Parts: sequence; C-alpha cells; structure tokens
Amino acid sequence: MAATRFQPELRKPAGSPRPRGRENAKDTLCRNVLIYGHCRYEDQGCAFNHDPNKTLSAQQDSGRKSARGMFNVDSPSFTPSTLPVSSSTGATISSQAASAAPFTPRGLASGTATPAPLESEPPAFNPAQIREFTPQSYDLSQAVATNGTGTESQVPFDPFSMSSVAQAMPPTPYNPYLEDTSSLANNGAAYYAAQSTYTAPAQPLQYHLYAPIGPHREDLLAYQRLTHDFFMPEKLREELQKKAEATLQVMPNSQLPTLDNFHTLVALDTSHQKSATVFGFPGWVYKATSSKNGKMYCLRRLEGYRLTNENAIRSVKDWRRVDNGSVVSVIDAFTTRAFGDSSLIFVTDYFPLSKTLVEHHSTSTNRFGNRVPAAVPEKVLWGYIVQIASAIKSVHAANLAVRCMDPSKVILTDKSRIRLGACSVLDVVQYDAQRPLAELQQEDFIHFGKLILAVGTNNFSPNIVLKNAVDQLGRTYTAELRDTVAWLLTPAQAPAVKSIDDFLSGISGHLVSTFDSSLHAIDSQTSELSRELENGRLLRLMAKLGAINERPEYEGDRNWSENGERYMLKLFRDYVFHQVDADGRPVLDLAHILRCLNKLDAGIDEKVCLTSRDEQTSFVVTYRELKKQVTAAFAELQKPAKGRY
Ligand SMILES: Nc1ncnc2c1ncn2[C@@H]1O[C@H](COP(=O)(O)OP(=O)(O)OP(=O)(O)O)[C@@H](O)[C@H]1O
Repeated sequence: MAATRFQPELRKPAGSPRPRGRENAKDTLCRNVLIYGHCRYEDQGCAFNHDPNKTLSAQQDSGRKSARGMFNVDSPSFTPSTLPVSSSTGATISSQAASAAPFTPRGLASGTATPAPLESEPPAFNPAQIREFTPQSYDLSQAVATNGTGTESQVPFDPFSMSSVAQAMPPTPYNPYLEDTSSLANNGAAYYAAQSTYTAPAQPLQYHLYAPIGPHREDLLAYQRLTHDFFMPEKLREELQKKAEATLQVMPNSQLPTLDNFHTLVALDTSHQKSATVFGFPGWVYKATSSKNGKMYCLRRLEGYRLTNENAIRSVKDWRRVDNGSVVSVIDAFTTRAFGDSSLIFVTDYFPLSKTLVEHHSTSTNRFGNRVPAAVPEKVLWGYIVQIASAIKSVHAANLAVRCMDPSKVILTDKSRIRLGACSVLDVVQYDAQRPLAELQQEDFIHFGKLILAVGTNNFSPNIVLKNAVDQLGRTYTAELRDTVAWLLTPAQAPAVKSIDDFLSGISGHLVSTFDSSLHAIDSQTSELSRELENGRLLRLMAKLGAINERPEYEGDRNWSENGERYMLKLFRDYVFHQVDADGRPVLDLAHILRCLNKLDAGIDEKVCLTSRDEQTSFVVTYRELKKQVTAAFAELQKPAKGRY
C-alpha cells in the first residue's frame, strides 16, 4: 500500500506540538523529516524546520535562556533529532502514518532521554553482544525483600533445578507392595518438615500403577478392547507355558538311567534312527535334571565313544570362556557307562522346545504329505547370518573354532533366534588329529557358507553341489546375499586369511537392521513385563481376598459375622466378582474387576456402596477403609491359632 505523506499545507497535524504561528513553525522539526528523513515539500513552502541540528540547538538555547525553562503545556515536546519518541509525539502522528514506509532509525535508541550526538556512527547490529536469555532462579524471598513488603517467608521455587526435589525425596524408593507404610510416613515427616523447597509428591500413587509403557496398539475404543489387552498376548503366554511344560516334562516308565549328577532324563530326539554322520558316533540328546542344583540341562550323548586321551575331555573347559547369545553354553563333559556302553556326555544349557534348523525349515508338506521346499525370507536369512557371525567372532576371540555348523546342530530357540548347539564336541572327538587352530578357523567360514546355502536353498543333503546351490540362491535372493555366501565358500588364497571382522564390516548394514529388530523386540517385551508386574500385584490381592472370604471356621466369631467388619469384605467380594444384572444373570466385566482391585490396592478415598444380596444391609465405605480391613483380616489369619502350636 502506498504511503500517504503528511502534507502540512493541506492538513494541520493533530495534537501537540501545536505551533503557535509561523515563527514557532520554524523551530518545529518537520514531521516528514521526522518520519521519512526528508520532506518533499521543503522547497515548496513547508513552513517547518528541516534541519534537525537547528531544532536541537534552538531547544537547548531556549532551555538555557528561559527562567521558565520548565516545561508547560505549551512547550514543544522534546523531539529527538532523528527519531519519533514513543510517548506524546507518537500520539500526534496521523493514523495514515501507520502505513508509512518503514522507518529506519538513525543513531538513536527509542525512548532514550539523551539524544545521541548526531556525528556518532549508528550502532551496528551485533547479535554477539546481545546477552542470551538465561532463566534465573527466581528467589521470591529476595523479591519480597526488595519490594520492602511483608516479612513472610516465601518458598523459593526453582523450576529448572531438580536438586531440591531430589533432596526432598525419601532416601529409599517407595515400594507399593509394602503394606506397612510407616517408613514412608517417617520419611514423610522429615520431608514435610523441610517444606522450604518445592517437593515432588512422595505419597503412594492414588490409583493403580498400570503405566502405559509402549509400544502401543492402535488406538482402540473401550468396547473394542479385549480381555487380552489387560494381559500378556495369548500367543506369548501359550509359548511360555508350553516351554514351562516341556521343561518340567517327565517320561513315565522311562528306561533311561540315572547318571552321577543327573536324573530324570527325557529323550529329545524326534527320531529313533541312529545317525553318526556329523560326529562319527551315533548321538542322542536328553533333557536332564541336575542333582546338584535341580536345574535342567541338555545332555548330548555320543554312543560307543572310548576316551583314549584325558586331555581331550579337558579341552571342553576352554569353551567356558565363550559367552555369546548365539552359542549354546557348554558346561561340562564326562564319560559314563550308565547306558550300558561307553558314552561321552556333553552338558550344555537347555532350551525347551527348540528345534534344529533342519527340523524347522524342512517341515512344510503339501496336502499329499510331500515335503515342499519353502523359501526362507531374506530378512530371516540375514538375521541368521548376523547371529552366526557374532557367534564365530566370540569363538575365534577365545582361540577356538566352531568346527561344527551342521544345520542339524544349530538350534532355533525362539522366533528367528538361533544358537550353535554342538560346540566343543569335535574338539574332543577329533582331539588326536591336532589340527592347527588357524586352519580350523578358516574352515569355519566354509561351514558358515554351507549352512546358509543349505537353509537358503532348503537342501540339507550332505552331498549338495555348491556351485549349483549358489546359482539357485542367486535366483531366489539378492545378489548381495549370493555374493556373501560365495565369499564365505571361497577359501582365501594363502598367505591371505579371512577374518570375521572383515566379514562383519562387509555386512554392517544388516548388522544395524538386525540390531534394530532386537531393540524392537526388547521394547515389546519390556512393555509386556511391566503389565505382568501389575497383574502379579493383583494376584497377591486376590489371594488375600480368597483367603479371607468364606471361612466356615470363623462362623461363631463376632468379627466375621454378618455385622462384623469382615462382612464388608464379603460384600466387597460380591461387588467385585458377583455382579448381576436386573434379571439376576451374572455380569462378567473384567475391567470392573481390575479397576476395583486396583483401587483397593491403592486404598484410595473413593467411596463404594456395598449392598448385601438380600438388599437389607448397605455400607458406604472408602477403599482406604476396605484396604485396612483386608490387611487386618489377613494379619489375623497369619497369626498362629491359640493353643494349637
Ligand atoms: N541345548 C538344547 N536344548 C534343548 N533341546 C536341544 C538342545 N540341543 C538339541 N536339542 C534338541 O534335541 C533334538 C535332537 O538334536 P540332535 O542334535 O540329535 O538333532 P537330530 O536332528 O536328531 O540330529 P542327528 O540326526 O544328527 O541325530 C532336536 O530336536 C534339538 O532341537
């Protein structure tokens, strides 16, 4: 919008300074100069002064001359040489001036009482000189003192400092499972006494502790939520339960012997066929319970093995140095005649319901019962590659070699989680060969390549033709995967040697994505765990209620009678678990149950109306009161009966 210029000939400026006549006008600085820096009408008869220096000296002179140097209403307002002042002068500028072209101040800060010397250079904009805003701790007591008002001490609150909060917190963290909150009260006493600083609330949370730790499901409306939303996902629960069941499984009428340190052996082999292809001895795998600590271990037995060199079996202890998530830890090895032969036993960690890669990847059958090779997703294959590479790194770092990476000796213990399951076996069995470690380590790369090739092509035959299999791999998967496997299968040209570190840097992109997947897995498991933590709390509460309610042995006891305090707990139990609709049909609302139990556990001040089934008695009682009664009743049950002990 074009600026409308101020035209003194056409319009009188409104407001002060009000020129008294032409003479006065000469001493008054033209507003066009004031606003725009120059006046277009200067040579066309504008009566005002166009020389800022003159105005200034005239004002100074008049100030010096006049005994009435005092300002009065008629005094021309003080006008800095080049800048409109903010107060009265500003008010006199016409509204049109608001749309004037931008004004560039020349040499004077707005509102400054002393005009800057006109000769001085305009200050350059220098952001470095501007002091950064730093939030200061606002000390109210000081503010009060400077204001000179009351003596009341105010709480200095520094919202940016946590130190005051940390100091005020009780030294021991609040334990929501502790029924006895007296320690909290003690802490609280000290804490409340020192109320001079802001403190975070330290009392028990006023509700339940289900904290929404992610990752979350999509937003669901209340009615879309399922029972499962409150508990562990069904699949995970089932999986864990099956694993627990497998761990505790026993074989009735088992013919298997009891060993020196192990009992209750359960065969884990899925086939009865003796196979000596991998180790040169028929092998069997058992789950067994340790007599020393009651824990379960996996025993791998090599049938008919005769120990010729004591050192062979001692080599197993070197494997205790290997601690890697992708290696089944080797605990011990010994020979035994308990099976009626001379057997070599390796003791390793036990992973319930694990399957070998052969078992897992060669089980697809079509509707005629024939095996159908199913391509393993490339992402899964890369996951395997990363895990095995990590295992090899640990093993090589411990100056050992894996030696056995047969797909039937690599076990899948969880979704896409694999572990090398037969480490150390060949170290003992082929001890006498005394092959150099460097050679064995280089051979590990070839075993590794063969393993991935077997899984990728779904061909677990020992007679696989490598070249054809690599070509087949290239047709199903990316060139990167094919080249990776080809690199593993190609022996290094002596004297060059392959190193696992070179391999790891070559697949670094896949390391990152596998790492990210495992972070996601950890996140969801932590989230599940936090939910189960709360469910465990509720279980304890339900156990208490169950122990308290319906105790026939207290029938004659006044405390437990229909009028006694304990009666409320019975009504509460009805309120929580035995709700019925208008027709007397059961109402099963899990959310109601959880909500009530959580409120009871927290002992909140909310009231609840409990009515007896015959609707003759009603209590209005707080959850706090109910909680007290649960605690008291349970404590009474815990007391040994008089005269009984
Ligand atoms: N550490 C372990 N924890 C739990 N189960 C294991 C463990 N190691 C192996 N298993 C399981 O024991 C079973 C037998 O394993 P084994 O190594 O004998 O495989 P296999 O397929 O029978 O091979 P082979 O034909 O050479 O005997 C497999 O189902 C395997 O998943």
